[in-house]
Amino acid sequence: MTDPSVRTVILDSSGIRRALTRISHEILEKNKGLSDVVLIGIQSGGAHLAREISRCMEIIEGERVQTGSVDITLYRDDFKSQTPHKSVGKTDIAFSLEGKRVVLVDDVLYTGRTIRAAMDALMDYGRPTCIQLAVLIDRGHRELPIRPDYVGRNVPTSQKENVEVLFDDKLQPLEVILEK
Ligand SMILES: O=P(O)(O)OC[C@H]1O[C@H](OP(=O)(O)OP(=O)(O)O)[C@H](O)[C@@H]1O
Ligand SMILES: O=c1cc[nH]c(=O)[nH]1
Repeated sequence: MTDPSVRTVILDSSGIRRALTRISHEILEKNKGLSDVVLIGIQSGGAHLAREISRCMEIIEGERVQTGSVDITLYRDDFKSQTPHKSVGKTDIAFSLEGKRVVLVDDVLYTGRTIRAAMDALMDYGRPTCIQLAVLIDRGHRELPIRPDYVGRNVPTSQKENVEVLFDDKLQPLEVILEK
């Protein structure tokens, strides 16, 4: 008989909220405020987290930060080999990225391939001044030279494990789980 998989909660909703609040402060500190800063969340978990960070930054600064989302399906390096194709989701960036300080947001950073694809997708929207990366969880095992600027929690994992960020029906972050 195989072992039943073990599911551990690494962060609960309060822990996630605290991490996102800290990341919001760090983004504001590094960029000396929110002038020219825009947030782009990767569909789907990263997009929900980008909206949370945006709310947090508005509470801190009293101003709104422009926020959008990107779907990376068409930019995946394995897109042609995927059968059947994952359905293409929505990219929603209603402003130019020319001259902007873009903060890409994702829920989990693993090989780095999603971030490479997202950066490729963003290039259609103008030439940003810089792109920074915020992730809730960095689980290691990078296959590309990509490192995050803002991290909620570093979680050492084995490649057999799985880390997932769960959201409730209002798309509020609920918990982060590690499955062995
Ligand atoms: O660094 P990487 O190896 O690219 O992995 C990280 C990505 O993997 C997960 O997404 P997944 O592809 O499972 O799609 P999902 O967001 O629809 O769950 C996660 O949400 C990240 O976006
Ligand atoms: O481009 C990508 C993105 C995520 N995962 C991959 O294997 N390739």
